[in-house]
Amino acid sequence: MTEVQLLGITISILLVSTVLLFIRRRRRFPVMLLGYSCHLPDSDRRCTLDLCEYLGARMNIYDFEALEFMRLIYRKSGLGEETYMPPYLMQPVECLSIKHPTAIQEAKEGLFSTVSALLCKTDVAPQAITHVVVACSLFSPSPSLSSLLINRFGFSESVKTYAFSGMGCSAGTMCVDFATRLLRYQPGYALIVVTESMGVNWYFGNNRHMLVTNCIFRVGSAALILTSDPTQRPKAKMELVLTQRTHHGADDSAYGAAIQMDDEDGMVGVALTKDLIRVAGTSLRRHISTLAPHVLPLSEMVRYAYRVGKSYLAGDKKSASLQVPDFTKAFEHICFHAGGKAVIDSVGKLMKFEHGVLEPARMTLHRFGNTSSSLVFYELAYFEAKGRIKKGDRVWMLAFGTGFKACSVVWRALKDSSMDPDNPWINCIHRYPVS
Ligand SMILES: CC(C)(COP(=O)(O)OP(=O)(O)OC[C@H]1O[C@@H](n2cnc3c(N)ncnc32)[C@H](O)[C@@H]1OP(=O)(O)O)[C@@H](O)C(=O)NCCC(=O)NCCSC(=O)CC(=O)O
Repeated sequence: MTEVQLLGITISILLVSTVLLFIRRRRRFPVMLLGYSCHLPDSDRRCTLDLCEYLGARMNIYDFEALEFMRLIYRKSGLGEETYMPPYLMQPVECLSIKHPTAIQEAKEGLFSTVSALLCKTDVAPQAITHVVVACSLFSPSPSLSSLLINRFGFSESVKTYAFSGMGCSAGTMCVDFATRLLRYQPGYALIVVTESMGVNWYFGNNRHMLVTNCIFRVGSAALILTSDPTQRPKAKMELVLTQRTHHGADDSAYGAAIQMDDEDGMVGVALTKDLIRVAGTSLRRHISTLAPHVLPLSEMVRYAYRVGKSYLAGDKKSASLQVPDFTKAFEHICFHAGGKAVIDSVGKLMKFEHGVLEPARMTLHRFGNTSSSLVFYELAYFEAKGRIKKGDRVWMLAFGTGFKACSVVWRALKDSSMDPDNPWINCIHRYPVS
């Protein structure tokens, strides 16, 4: 063989392997939801509204107006009699200065119970997990919550971990978007765990915006495993269709709509402004305008364009701007972030949804309160507990988060849903929906 021939063969081999490597790198693997688990705290953490009120009153730190205000909000909140309070608040009042250990305890309870149940029911060995993604907005200890999981479950040394904080209630859907980017080009298993730390962030002042937070947020966590391993397809519940994120924080009012800050007396809390409802509406309009072309059938796009055009031609610009496409034409089921009764009401109105569309959001708020980033998974569990999801159905998860952000995740069911043994609604679904 001549030198020229040898060089030719070498170059050809190099070229072919580069092309193969490129194809392999660019190959997009479908990402699937193998399973998920939502935390159901022990029954001794369950709180009636009266008990919630009492836990605040016994601290002897709130003035009369603040206590009356909290009573009013509890009654109007849409929360029921069975939400869960954090261990910090359930301990004797003289122990309230002990914060960090109870925050760790709260985190461990949510994280360990959901991850144990999930690994067990999906039959995934801890060693198979390639990525661990944890999000908790208001508690970011060191070592991180993802390290806490590694330490407890012994994932492999090559596992890549990520711990997010400050991402607000959209962190659950955001983590799905993030993990999908990790899994798309390389088969793997991402464990996502989302939680919130209620106890250590309890607000002890009299500022109404911060008291609203105390009244509506409750304990909850969710863990899920996403995989891009094609062999897992027969076991997977749903396939991810798309994710879509929008950030509206360039606008000052959107940035400050829900924000952690000091009150006038230096007490730290998360203030929920009354403007949040308007901000959520504006952000939602922008968000769905980016989502619509990817999900709506052409017929609905045409119908929408026709309605807008008709209003313009009639000289009614306001009516034109209030038109929204019918998203129920794109999705059979909607898990909308149940951030508060007023948020659900205003979204329902803006999207022109019939009452039943947001039933899972209202019922989840009633049963579990605002559990922050895990809420949409409790809603998914509601659909499953009711056996409503059928193979081929499309599910839309939409969550808002501080910042102000909106994040959508769209799934397609790979099988009919059924109630898992650890479904958090298992003991109460027969009582829902409540009016
Ligand atoms: C707080 C509510 C349950 C109150 O119910 P209603 O609206 O039916 O009651 P209402 O209008 O009569 O209000 C009762 C009293 O509360 C006051 N009030 C209402 N909202 C307030 C707020 N944000 N700050 C301070 N005060 C508030 C009203 O002025 C009124 O006081 P007065 O009687 O003196 O006039 C509701 O407004 C609600 O769900 N709000 C949305 C909560 C929210 O922001 N959720 C998003 C969380 S953030 C999130 O989920 C994302 C994230 O964290 O990342």
